[in-house]
Amino acid sequence: MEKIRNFCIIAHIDHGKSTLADRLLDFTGSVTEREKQDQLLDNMDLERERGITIKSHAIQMDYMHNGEKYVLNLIDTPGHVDFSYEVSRSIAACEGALLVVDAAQSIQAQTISNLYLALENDLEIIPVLNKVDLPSANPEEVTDDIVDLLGCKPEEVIPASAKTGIGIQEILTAIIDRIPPPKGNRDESLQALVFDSVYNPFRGVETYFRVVNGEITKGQKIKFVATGRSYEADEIGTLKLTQHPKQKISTGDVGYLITGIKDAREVKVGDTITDSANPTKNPIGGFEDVKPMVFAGIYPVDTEDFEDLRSSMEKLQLNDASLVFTPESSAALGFGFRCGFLGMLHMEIIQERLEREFDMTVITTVPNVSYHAYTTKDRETAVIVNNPSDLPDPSTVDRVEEPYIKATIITKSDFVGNVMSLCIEKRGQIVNQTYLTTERVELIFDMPLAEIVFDFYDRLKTVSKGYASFDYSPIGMRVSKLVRVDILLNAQPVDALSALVHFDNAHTIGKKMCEKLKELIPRQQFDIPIQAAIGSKIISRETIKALRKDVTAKCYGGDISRKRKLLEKQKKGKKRMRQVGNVEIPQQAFMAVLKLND
Ligand SMILES: Nc1nc2c(ncn2[C@@H]2O[C@H](COP(=O)(O)OP(=O)(O)OP(=O)(O)O)[C@@H](O)[C@H]2O)c(=O)[nH]1
Repeated sequence: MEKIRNFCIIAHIDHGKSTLADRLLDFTGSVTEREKQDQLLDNMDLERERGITIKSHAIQMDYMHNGEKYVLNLIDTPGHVDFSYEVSRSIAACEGALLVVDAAQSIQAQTISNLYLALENDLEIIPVLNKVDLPSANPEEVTDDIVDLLGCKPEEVIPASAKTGIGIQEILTAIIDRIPPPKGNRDESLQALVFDSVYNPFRGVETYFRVVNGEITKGQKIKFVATGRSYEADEIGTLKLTQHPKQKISTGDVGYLITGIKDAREVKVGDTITDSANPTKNPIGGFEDVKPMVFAGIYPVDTEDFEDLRSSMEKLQLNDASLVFTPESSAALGFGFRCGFLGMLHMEIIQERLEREFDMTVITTVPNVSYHAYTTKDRETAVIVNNPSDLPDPSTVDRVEEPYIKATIITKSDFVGNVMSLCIEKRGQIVNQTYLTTERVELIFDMPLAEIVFDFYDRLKTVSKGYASFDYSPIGMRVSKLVRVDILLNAQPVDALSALVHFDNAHTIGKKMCEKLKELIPRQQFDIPIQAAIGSKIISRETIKALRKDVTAKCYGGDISRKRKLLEKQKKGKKRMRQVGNVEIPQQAFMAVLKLND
């Protein structure tokens, strides 16, 4: 145990976490030339394409230091707020963290929020000043920023370049010297923390764990505390670039477990694994059931594909337990599913996976958060509203509550005014404003989560010219004045276009929705009135004028192949359209609310 070090790398997006991980693997000889691939740890296609780490993984390195062999377990953490619970569990499995800060960008919102998570778990922090090779690097200034933030000595900050290899040796030495070895008692009953799980279509769910006390042995009867289920440990082992099966994994070490579980939902991140016959009395703290934060309807473009969509979603759920869905039906779109996601990125990922892995073309409706409505009949029991159409009749509603978050934004002092106006427009209330340095300011707001789901990231980027970073954590439900804005096309309400919005913004949003839909819905052979309404009151109206010309008209009836091409093109354009009543609505229109300010 004295020779084990468990650590993670925490950083703001793009500060070089994955590159540093690769460099450490290289330096410790944990990868052969052949296995070398850029960003080794990101092994999902989608991850590599997007250049972000979505799921956390773990990898073990052997390293000789002063003539002794050390085992270094690097536990990777996801880099996006949607997955912050997974980050917190990965951090809980470590004794130390490399805090990577880009020498040109300095400290950003995620640097701080991840640092707080690490400090809550009493991790030893090793500050790493990365990208010192960049001409735009500002090593002295950024070192000062780090010293201010951590209260450490300037010489404790390690200058490094994950790209060129500067500082890698120093980082490895610091991991061994500064991070304490794991504590724990080998003789106690097994207690292991699940910090991740991965679905493997051939072997079932692979569970990644860190043994806190006791030992896990191959063949042992084990039990997951939160789910209460017992299994046999068919295979256990350590994770190098590939899996290395072992007979036993002891206190302090990290490994994987295969039990033949076929459904990702049976393994919950944060759960405790213990011995089935002699269970521990103290499950590891901090376990939570992850709750979806954002809901949207997913419908097949072709109504006949509903059953295919169901089976695709079920398969997706086997390997992504955080996806939840229930069947729903919409007057406009027919049968589909109301799906819950961890956040907007998660939603995009699911939509993309449905298309790539299952060849499904789907229509996604406006995402919304989960509201709690209380009726005058029962002021105590919340009606959970995951879909605008679930909102009870306004005349019976006592109050509606919506989820709030604490938003942390770090920006340059020049942009404080802009960022403040944006947050206030988004119904934020300022809680705190701190100057980290003369140039850089941290702003803290309480804000409705719903406002983040709508175009917030993009707007923030624009108003700050890219010099703002943002992070958030949920702080509970608060009463709010919400109404449902319905959209009528050709005097017919289209339920899939309804949105829940704050009363004060309802008129503006209704008006903008009508304008946006006018842009997005193609002209057809007849006039299409678009109306926004609250209850029976129309608050805005636009008209899409009838189309006068036929697309093929300009072909002079002559060139048949050109005509066919045009028709083909038109057909393709139709792919993601949905016929509602007699109006064809393209996919973008269903997401129009998200793009009102474009
Ligand atoms: N010049 C220079 N570039 C670097 C260095 N380290 C990383 N980069 C580059 O910075 C970019 C981001 O690096 P990543 O390692 O993907 O960053 P990350 O923090 O893992 O990003 P996420 O996975 O999205 O959180 C890449 O283009 C790297 O090539 C460095 O030391 N010097």
